[in-house]
This record gives sequence, C-alpha cells and structure tokens, in this order.
Amino acid sequence: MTNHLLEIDRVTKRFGDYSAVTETSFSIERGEFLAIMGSSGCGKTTMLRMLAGLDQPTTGEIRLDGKSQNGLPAWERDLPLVWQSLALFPFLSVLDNVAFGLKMRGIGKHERHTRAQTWLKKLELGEFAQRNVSQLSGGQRQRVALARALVTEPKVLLLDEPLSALDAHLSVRMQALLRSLQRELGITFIYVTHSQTEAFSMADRVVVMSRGKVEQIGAPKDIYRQPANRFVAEFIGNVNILRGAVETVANGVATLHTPLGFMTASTGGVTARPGMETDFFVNADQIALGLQPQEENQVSAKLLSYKFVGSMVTLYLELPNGDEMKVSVPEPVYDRVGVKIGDMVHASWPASAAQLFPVTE
Ligand SMILES: Nc1ncnc2c1ncn2[C@@H]1O[C@H](COP(=O)(O)OP(=O)(O)OP(=O)(O)O)[C@@H](O)[C@H]1O
Repeated sequence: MTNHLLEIDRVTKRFGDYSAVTETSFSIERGEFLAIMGSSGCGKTTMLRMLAGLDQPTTGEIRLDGKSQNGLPAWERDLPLVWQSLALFPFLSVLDNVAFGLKMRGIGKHERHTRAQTWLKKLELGEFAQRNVSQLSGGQRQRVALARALVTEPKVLLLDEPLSALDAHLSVRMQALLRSLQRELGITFIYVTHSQTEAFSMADRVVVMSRGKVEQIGAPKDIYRQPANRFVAEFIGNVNILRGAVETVANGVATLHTPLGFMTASTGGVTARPGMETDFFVNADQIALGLQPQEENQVSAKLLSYKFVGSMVTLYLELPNGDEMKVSVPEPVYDRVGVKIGDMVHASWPASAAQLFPVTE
C-alpha cells in the first residue's frame, strides 16, 4: 500500500511522432498543493489532461491510491478529479453556473443558491450573481470558473492557469485566497501555471518541466536556492551562471579557475575532481556591491542598467570578459552605494553564495 494519492510512473504521451510528455515520473501527496510550471508547450496541460482521464498515456502508468487508472475514463474513477474549466454555460446566470454542480447532486434550490453566493462573495463576484456570463470580463469569467469548481469542495482539483487573466493586484489577492482555501478545505490542488510568482507563492512543491520532461521537483525555496541544472537556473532567473575548471576541493568548497580569475564555490554535494570543467551559479541576491570588494570572490564591473522590482533593485553589470552579471539588492543598499550607469563597481560574494551544478553525464 502506498501513501501517495497519485503516482505518475514513466509516463509518455505522443501525438503522432511528437512526444509531448516523455518518461515522466513523480507523485502527489494527499492534501498537497503541487504546481506544474514550465514555458509554453512544455507539456503541462497534457500532463493535467492525463491526470484527469481526458487523455491516456501512450506508455507508462498513472495510479490513484495505488490503483492503475490506465484506460479508465474520468467518470469511472473512484475519486473524481475536478477540472477547473473556463467553459461556462452561456445560457445560465453567473449564480446558476456556480450552483450547477450542486444541482447535479440533488441539492435544493435555496441551499445551492446560498452556497453559490458564498463562493461568489469569496471570489469578489457577489455583485455579478444575476449577470449572464457573456457580460463578464475575462478575469471575472476565470473567477466564476473557480467558484464553480470550488463550490462542490472536491477532494482533488486540477487547475489550468486559473488566474492568468487577472491584473497583478487581483492575482496576488486570489493567490492568497486560493492558498488559504486549499489548506482550510484540505483539497489536493494540482495547479498548472507558467508564472513563477504563482507557483512559488502558493505551492508546497513545484514541478519544473521543459520539453515534456521534468527538470526538477522540490519545495519553492529549494528550487530557488538549489536549481538542479542550467535550465532551471535560467528559468527561475535569479542567478548568474559562470564556468570554470576545478583546481582544488576541500571541505565542500571548490576553487575554480575561471576567465575572471580564481573563484570559490560550494560543491553542493557534487563530486568535483581537479581538472573538471563545470558550470556553477552565483545567487544574484547574495552579491554585495561596493566601491571596495567585501567578500572573497570579486569582480570589478561596469553598471549597464538597472530596474526596480518591488522593493529590490536589479542591476546589470558588464564583466571584464564582456559577460553580463545580475545583482539584486534592496533599494536602500542601492541608494547607499550610489552607483550610476557607466560607473565601475565591485561585486563580491562568499563561496556559500555560489554552487556547482550536479554533473550530468
Ligand atoms: N492533441 C494534440 N495533438 C498534437 N499535438 C499536441 C496536442 N496537444 C498538445 N500537443 C503538443 O504537445 C506539446 C505540449 O502541449 P501542452 O498543451 O501540454 O503544453 P503547455 O505546457 O500546457 O503549454 P501552454 O503553457 O502554452 O498552455 C505542444 O507542443 C503541443 O503543440
């Protein structure tokens, strides 16, 4: 007997010659909020459709509570996986769209309308209850679809980009709401998104996919701080990737010979051998800026541009070898350093801010 709610076991889905999902394995726990994240066309929706029983794997197996679901259509499963879909009923009011699932369960009109109203209010849609869905904006429709999926309080809810049409403020509010509802109701959420902010702010674990394959699975913090490879590091985007040849290794720290001079980096458990060429990453928000170097690894670089990202400032520096380096600092630090475009500045970081990628052979 297994404790996993869902197991995806070496699943491949081909459309003709094209492999949309390739040899993918991972599991989902009961009550977990799992986000599947990746760029357009990487196979997220295909994976969700297979979990829902709307598509069948070409090879491999999907197990629910240890039982194979291969060949079983959605409606024959012991545990229905509710799919949050944007396809609302155009001939029904907003209220009746949301109450529809309750009507199908034989719940009386008064109760289903009261429950539908409660969910509409939670999703900030109370005033639209009597409207026709054709009179709603894209973002309002998305929230009606969410209310319709949540009103029946399913055990497992599959969500495909449910907040993509919302503006930034509303999206942040809805993220907080979804997260607290998911915890409160104990629903297992499988949530497909291309948005790192959504995935990282809500999910217990994130699956990062690329070209039909899983690149990394882990808690948001682990993916952010310990990207498994170059793809994840570039996709998550808050690191700099450097390359060097290992000179020495001692106490979990490698000294590397790089085009920018000698640098140190944590091995992160990788067996690094002298002479080995390897990529390593430096976290952009662990780099100190100043007129003098403050940490053991340092480069002097020219400020090319900067941008404000919330309360942080991201600075783009030109390194002596022509490469670019990104540095994120809190706004007061940026003000204190007082560097202007075209100025030279020292960027420095400790070995603990840098780490080798696992070697893929
Ligand atoms: N029915 C189909 N027939 C042929 N190819 C398909 C079919 N469905 C999906 N694909 C292809 O499989 C790949 C994965 O598609 P999928 O919809 O899973 O991507 P996605 O990660 O959800 O992308 P997006 O973020 O753009 O929605 C794409 O290249 C797509 O063109």
